Amino acid sequence: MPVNADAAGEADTSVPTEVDASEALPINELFHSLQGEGKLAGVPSTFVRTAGCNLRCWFCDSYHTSWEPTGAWRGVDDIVDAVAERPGDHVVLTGGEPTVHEASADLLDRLSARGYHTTVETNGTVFRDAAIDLASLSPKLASSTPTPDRPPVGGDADLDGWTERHEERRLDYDVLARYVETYPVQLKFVVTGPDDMPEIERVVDRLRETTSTPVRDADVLLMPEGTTRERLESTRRVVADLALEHGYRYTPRVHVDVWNDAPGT
Ligand SMILES: C[S@@+](CC[C@H](N)C(=O)[O-])C[C@H]1O[C@@H](n2cnc3c(N)ncnc32)[C@H](O)[C@@H]1O
Ligand SMILES: Nc1nc2[nH]cc(C(=O)O)c2c(=O)[nH]1
Ligand code: SF4
Ligand SMILES: [Mg+2]
Repeated sequence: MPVNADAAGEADTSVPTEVDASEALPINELFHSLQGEGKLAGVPSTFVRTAGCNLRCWFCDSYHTSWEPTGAWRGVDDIVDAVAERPGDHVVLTGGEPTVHEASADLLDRLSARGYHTTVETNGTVFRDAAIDLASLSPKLASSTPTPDRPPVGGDADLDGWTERHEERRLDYDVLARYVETYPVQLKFVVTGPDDMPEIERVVDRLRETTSTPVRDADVLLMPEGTTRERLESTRRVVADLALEHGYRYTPRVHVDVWNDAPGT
């Protein structure tokens, strides 16, 4: 079922009349894999991927949750049951942008009550109060903004005003600060090359000025841009060297290294 996220990316214009959006989520896919990114890379985890996003990165590796959102509405109970059918005790709620959906908070609370460790993968532009064990913030840099020269990979969607909308929305320091103050966090920047570093330093500095809660260099992770092994082949060495030079962490994309761009990994 297509999920026609509206301009706010809240995916509410297409909520079918029989669906209560406070108790259901549009699910693009649900699968078990190894966490591929960040501080918990390598941990077996069940991924719940919602459809709909309030941003449009040109490089989005989940095109069918952002540029052309597609998913089936499932009740929170049903999603919890589906997670329980998979092994392990770690759950990753991702998207799309899971925080645009009100019911994401309920899902996280229910999973946590069942003893799961919860990670939320978020662009950090919408705050949610929920049982989150790791807020995996991925603030979006200028190099993520789609333009006529940088159209979306993975499909032929029109820019349709998203250059401006993405640019306006991509950084909200008050929201980022609230996440830092409320949950254990990691800041996971997608790095396309050395030109991204000045902006990363500015974002980290300004976040540190916005909150008195420490943001340690060890909480800042540089992740190479790339949805295929071939692309990572050319980005990972550059990004690893940048992490060493700046004293930040490097995170691989384990799932891409292992399974390339196979679906459900
Ligand atoms: C698809 S996003 C969904 C969560 C949320 N919307 C966000 O952007 O953080 C999941 C993760 O993949 C990262 N990502 C998306 N496309 C990527 C690419 N081409 N290369 C590297 N990382 C990418 C995002 O930055 C984010 O950390
Ligand atoms: N294996 C694996 N690890 C991931 N970590 C974050 C992911 C995401 O898409 O949010 C992701 C993903 O799509 N696959
Ligand atoms: S914010 Fe996340 S889901 Fe949205 S377009 Fe960017 S990478 Fe894709
Ligand atoms: Mg992914």
